Order: sequence, then structure tokens, then C-alpha cells
Amino acid sequence: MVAIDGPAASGKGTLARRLADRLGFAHLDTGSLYRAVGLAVIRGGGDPGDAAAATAAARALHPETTPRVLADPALRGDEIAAAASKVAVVPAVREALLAFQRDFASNPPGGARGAVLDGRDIGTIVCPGADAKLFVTASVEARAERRLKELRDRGITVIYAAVLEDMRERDARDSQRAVAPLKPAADAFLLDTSSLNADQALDAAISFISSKTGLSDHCA
Ligand SMILES: Nc1ncnc2c1ncn2[C@@H]1O[C@H](COP(=O)(O)OP(=O)(O)OP(=O)(O)O)[C@@H](O)[C@H]1O
Ligand SMILES: Nc1ccn([C@@H]2O[C@H](COP(=O)(O)O)[C@@H](O)[C@H]2O)c(=O)n1
Repeated sequence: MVAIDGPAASGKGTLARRLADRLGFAHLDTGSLYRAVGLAVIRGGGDPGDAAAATAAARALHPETTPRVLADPALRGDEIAAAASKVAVVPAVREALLAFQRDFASNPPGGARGAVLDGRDIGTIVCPGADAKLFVTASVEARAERRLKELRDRGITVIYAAVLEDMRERDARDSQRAVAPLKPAADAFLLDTSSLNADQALDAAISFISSKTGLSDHCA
């Protein structure tokens, strides 16, 4: 099992998807779970900062329906990212989402031979016994540039300064919260992608994972 953590737009999701593909593992983007809770609160007319509403929404997610909920394109907006980081500070929300993540890691769906989970607390809390842990990072400016490009490619009008400010706010909320803050596990491999493209990041991750676990390409 491979655990990948890191801040927003560091490239951890891209890396996790590509690694899972190369290794023949199932992939879970755990940020989508928090986004689903934030979206449910907003759709219910509530405030993502309301701990009771967030807890009720997290407890209402059921394993059988969760895969469909996680595929909702409405999860991808920046408003939902901010809502996700607000519900994520609530300990009862995190507790409610833990079993689904751990079950995915230990029983990967589709008969996959392993799992890659990416998020903020995978190596520290969700799967502290992971076979390999990576902490993917990049400068906040590089991450804001990436997110800006991504949003503009989707036809969304946005300015760099606003994206940078959102990124800083989310970084602060994620790394300063009391429960499961964003931080590298003591035994994580630190991968700074500021000056790496996605292929270079994948190569660096594969060589770390191979040295740590002996796992190699699914196709090799
Ligand atoms: N190494 C890289 N170099 C440049 N751009 C990258 C790199 N890796 C990913 N990207 C691009 O940066 C953007 C953010 O990447 P990605 O979604 O993988 O980040 P993330 O850490 O999962 O973000 P989030 O936590 O917000 O979901 C995407 O548009 C992606 O294509
Ligand atoms: N393991 C995780 C994953 C995510 N979060 C929170 O959700 C927000 C959205 O995550 P993305 O990866 O989709 O950007 C994120 O800012 C975190 O607040 C989390 O707490 N733990």
C-alpha cells in the first residue's frame, strides 16, 4: 500500500493516479471524500463551518453509494475545495471517513493487488503502516500557477493573486488544525515537484517505491 500526502496542487493526485496505473493498484483520492461532505452541506443549505451539519453529512455517506458520490463533477470547484477544508477540521467528520479509507486500503476494489491513497493524513493517521510513504510538495507560487492554468483550461475566469491567496488560506487551515494536520510522516520520502514535470515526479516516486518495497511496474 502506498500513501501519498501533500498540499493542494502539489501534483499528488496526478502522481497517485499514474502510480496506481503503473503498479496495477486501485487509487483513492481521499480529498474527494471531504469535498463530498462539503458539497452535501452546501446543497442542504448549511454552512461548512457548522460542525454538526458537517458531521451529519459525513455520517450519511455509505460505502455502497460513496463511489458514485465521488464521481460527481460538482466536487471539483474551488468553492467546494474551501468547504472541504472547513469540514476537515471537525474531528467527528474525520472519524466518520476513516473506516472507508482503511477498508479501501486493505481490500482494494476490482481485485487490484494493492492501493494508492492520496490526501493529507494518509501516512500519519489513515495508514501509518503503509509500505511506502511519499510527501509531495512544491512552492506555493508553483502550485498557484498550476491551479490557475487548470482553472483557465476549464474556461473559468480567475486571477493569479486570488488563486495564490486561496492556496495560502487552505495551506494554513490544513497544516494548523488540531486533528490530523498536514505534515510529512517521519518516514516519508519528500518529493519537491517545483521544478519537476509529471513524468519526472513519477520516475522519482517509482525509484523510491522500488527501493523501499521491491515492487516494480505492473507491466514489467
Ligand atoms: N509535476 C508537475 N508539474 C507541473 N504540473 C503538474 C505536475 N503534477 C501535476 N501537475 C498539474 O498541476 C495541477 C494540480 O495537480 P494535482 O491535481 O495532481 O494536484 P493535487 O496535489 O492532487 O491537488 P488537490 O489537492 O488540490 O487535489 C493539475 O493541473 C496537474 O495537471
Ligand atoms: N486526507 C485528507 C484529504 C483531504 N483533506 C481535506 O480536504 C480538502 C480538499 O482536498 P483535495 O485533496 O481535494 O484538495 C483539503 O484542503 C483538506 O482540508 C483532508 O483533510 N484530509
